[in-house]
Amino acid sequence: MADNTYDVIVIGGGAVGEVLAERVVKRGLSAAIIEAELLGGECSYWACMPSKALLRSGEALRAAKNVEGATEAVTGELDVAAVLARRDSFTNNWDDSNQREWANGAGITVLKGRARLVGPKRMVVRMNDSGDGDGAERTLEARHAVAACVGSFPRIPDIPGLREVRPWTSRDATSAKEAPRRLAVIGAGPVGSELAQAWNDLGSQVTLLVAGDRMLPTLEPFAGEYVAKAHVEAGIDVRTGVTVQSVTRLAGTGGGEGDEGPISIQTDQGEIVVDQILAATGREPSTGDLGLETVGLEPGTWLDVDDSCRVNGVEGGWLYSAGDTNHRALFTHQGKYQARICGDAIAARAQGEHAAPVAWSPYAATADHGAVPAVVFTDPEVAMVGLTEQAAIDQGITVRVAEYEIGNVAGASLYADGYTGHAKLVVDQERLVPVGFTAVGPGAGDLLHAATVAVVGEVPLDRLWHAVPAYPTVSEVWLRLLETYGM
Ligand SMILES: Cc1cc2nc3c(=O)[nH]c(=O)nc-3n(C[C@H](O)[C@H](O)[C@H](O)COP(=O)(O)OP(=O)(O)OC[C@H]3O[C@@H](n4cnc5c(N)ncnc54)[C@H](O)[C@@H]3O)c2cc1C
Ligand SMILES: NC(=O)c1ccc[n+]([C@@H]2O[C@H](COP(=O)([O-])OP(=O)(O)OC[C@H]3O[C@@H](n4cnc5c(N)ncnc54)[C@H](O)[C@@H]3O)[C@@H](O)[C@H]2O)c1
Repeated sequence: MADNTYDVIVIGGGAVGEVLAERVVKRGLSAAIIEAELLGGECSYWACMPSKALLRSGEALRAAKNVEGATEAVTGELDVAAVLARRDSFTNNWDDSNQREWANGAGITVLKGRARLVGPKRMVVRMNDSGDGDGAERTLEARHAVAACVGSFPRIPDIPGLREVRPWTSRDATSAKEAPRRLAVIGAGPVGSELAQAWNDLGSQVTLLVAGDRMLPTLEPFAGEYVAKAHVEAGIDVRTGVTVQSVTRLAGTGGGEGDEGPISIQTDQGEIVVDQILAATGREPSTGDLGLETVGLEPGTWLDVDDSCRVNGVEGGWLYSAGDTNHRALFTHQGKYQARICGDAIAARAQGEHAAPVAWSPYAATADHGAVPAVVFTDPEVAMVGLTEQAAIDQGITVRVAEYEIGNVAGASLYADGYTGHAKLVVDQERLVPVGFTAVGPGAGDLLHAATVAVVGEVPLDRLWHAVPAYPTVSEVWLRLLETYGM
């Protein structure tokens, strides 16, 4: 008879759920992952990996074109079919057998099906009809903890007519087999900014519709300005301050089934006619059908957790949530960090320890609060960690900032002819430690970890002064920022 009881049951086998299960198994507990679709989740198949694969070839081509001597060797255009084939190899053609092998080797039981809580530590799993599932229902029980790592799904705004034209979401835009001739992207957060660039590189005529006055509105203002300028130079039609009012499908040519006409988008700045729309307008929690009401929580909400990722307001404290579902920081690396912390807290508590989520202890995801690193993989890249200047001011911190044009650093001028980029350091003037860093420029993502170490370590500026960047690297921007600050 199948085993229906595990120490820990993880609902959702995305990157985050996988790490959490691995962590508790390494600490001697038994664990099962319940996954409704592909083990590996959004990041592996419809988000980080395919989107970065779609972006990388165009970026590499531009990088070569920006170095005299190499540019002369670039004689062709991007090979779109080869880019798409490379993308397909990164998603393993949307086949998760490698991941399942990994889980097997790691001692994790994987059940393919959809789980629904039916009470404390209990759930019913409707097994998938295909693959290893049989469509039957199984009731499972956890001895110690359940971790809801069910992720999020794309939000489609309530614009009249939008749903009816079946817009692309990030899933379609990362898995499409060909470039639409004309593509409108609604929303200029990370998804819209990156995928507008990818499909422009792959041959679509892209119009990016930005609701506010700039792209990437939650980042330092210069970040969105640099990316918008590069997008426009690359041929993207970037429209700011635009409101999409309605969407309608125009008549096709009458060529039979599948012959859909183009799409008309009505905006307050006039009509735009395209062949496809990408709704890149944020995420919603995948908790609508998770049985949350059976444990006293409201379905369809983000799960509110403490720093050990234990869900607040659940009697007995057996429910945890890491990754997108808790809405603390919607990034794979940050979700996996939460999973390591959460897994350790679950294992310690199962062994009778209190495992209090004291700041910066193994049981608290403290970095979520003011030290989240992120890279937007546009060209130029945007890399940031910690607080923007405005966010620091809003938190009552007395700030002073230092800014520098990265192109003036010797290493940057060697990296690319005419390197254009900008960096900003946000300093807490009372404690004299960095609380935020943002850089925009080619390859800026690889400047980031030094900044993350400085922010997490709360490294005092007078000690940072002794961290000498090697010459001639782009990292010399650190020295220039400290000099600009007045050291
Ligand atoms: C286009 C795009 C690009 C991105 N690029 C990056 C990037 O470059 N870097 C980065 O750090 N982040 C990136 N992100 C964000 C990143 O993808 C997410 O933060 C990450 O995937 C969240 O992982 P997760 O495990 O929490 O959720 P998910 O990956 O969504 O996994 C949740 C899993 O739960 C399963 N599930 C849901 N409900 C149930 C249920 N009831 N029963 C069983 N299984 C269930 C789902 O099938 C899914 O597999 C990107 C996002 C998008 C959309
Ligand atoms: N490189 C990365 O790390 C990476 C890449 C992609 C996504 N992500 C993560 O995935 C999550 C989702 O990204 P996202 O870009 O979809 O969400 P987002 O919430 O960051 O951005 C969505 C944007 O759409 C705009 N918007 C919403 N409704 C609109 C409308 N009707 N018209 C015009 N604009 C509208 C919003 O103002 C917002 O700026 C983010 O939290 C992000 O951190 C990370």
